[in-house]
Amino acid sequence: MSSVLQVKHANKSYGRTDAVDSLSLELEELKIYGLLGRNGAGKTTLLNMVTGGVFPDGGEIAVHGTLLKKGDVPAQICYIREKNFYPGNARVRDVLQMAAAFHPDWDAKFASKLLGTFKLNPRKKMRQLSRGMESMVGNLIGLASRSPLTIFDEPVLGLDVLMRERFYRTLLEDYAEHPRTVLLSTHLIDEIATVVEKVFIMESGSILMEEEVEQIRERAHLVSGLGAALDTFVQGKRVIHGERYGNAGMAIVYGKLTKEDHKAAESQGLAVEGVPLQKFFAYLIEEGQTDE
Ligand SMILES: Nc1ncnc2c1ncn2[C@@H]1O[C@H](COP(=O)(O)OP(=O)(O)OP(=O)(O)O)[C@@H](O)[C@H]1O
Repeated sequence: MSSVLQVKHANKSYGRTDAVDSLSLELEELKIYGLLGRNGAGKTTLLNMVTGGVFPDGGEIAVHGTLLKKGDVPAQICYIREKNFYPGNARVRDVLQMAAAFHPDWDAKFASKLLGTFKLNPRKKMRQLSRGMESMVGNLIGLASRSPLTIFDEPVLGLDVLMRERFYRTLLEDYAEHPRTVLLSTHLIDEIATVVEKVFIMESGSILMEEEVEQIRERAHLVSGLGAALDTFVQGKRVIHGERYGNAGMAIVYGKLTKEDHKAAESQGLAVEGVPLQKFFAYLIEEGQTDE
């Protein structure tokens, strides 16, 4: 698989804040990725760097193998920002026309179809739109651009559940027919868990974990029972988080559990369950912070 985007030890500081701190990541062709992190983790700074809006203080960024130089705006990327800067007086159809001019693979027929799917009135002015409708205009542009790399920053902001589902479903349907690389940046892992293959979890400017969603599901366990039995069980295992209540407790353990592990847990009266992804994500970030 060839690489669409390669970031090597990129840095960006604002005063004393290291917004992005020696961060490396690679996106391959034809995959859907998630970029997860809490507010202030550095996601937007990273996305601004890879799309040419902010130049890194150090490190390298390559798009389709070509190193980004200062001032370069890679044409093969469609970046849908969390806050867009469309002129308020422009109508939806004008904004789509502008987007068509920017994106060489723009599909006008598909864009027209999506106006209906996303219930957008092309004659409406941008400033007359609700926050959710504004997000949908951005999402429509991201999809119709058919860009080799499409980046959505918080694409479902302000959308109701139905519209969120409609966006993700449309994305998956279109991806099946026109595979390309997509990066979804959000702080809600559950929302994208069924859509993305792999996630990058970001905290304090760095990548805390890079993992296939399926692997996380298989490897994240919540083990609970008596404290003494728990202590023995977790020895030599990666414990993401632990809590004690009297002589009982729980631990979030990350890693493959063998048949023997399961037998040992059962014999000690320990319960082993899966962990909801959003919870795992929160625990992992907490651990990342205490490690600093
Ligand atoms: N232009 C700037 N000037 C000063 N500090 C900045 C600037 N841009 C970002 N920062 C700081 O860098 C850090 C990372 O911010 P960034 O916006 O990249 O995070 P984020 O993960 O996108 O957060 P959110 O989810 O809230 O958008 C924060 O501490 C932020 O305050």
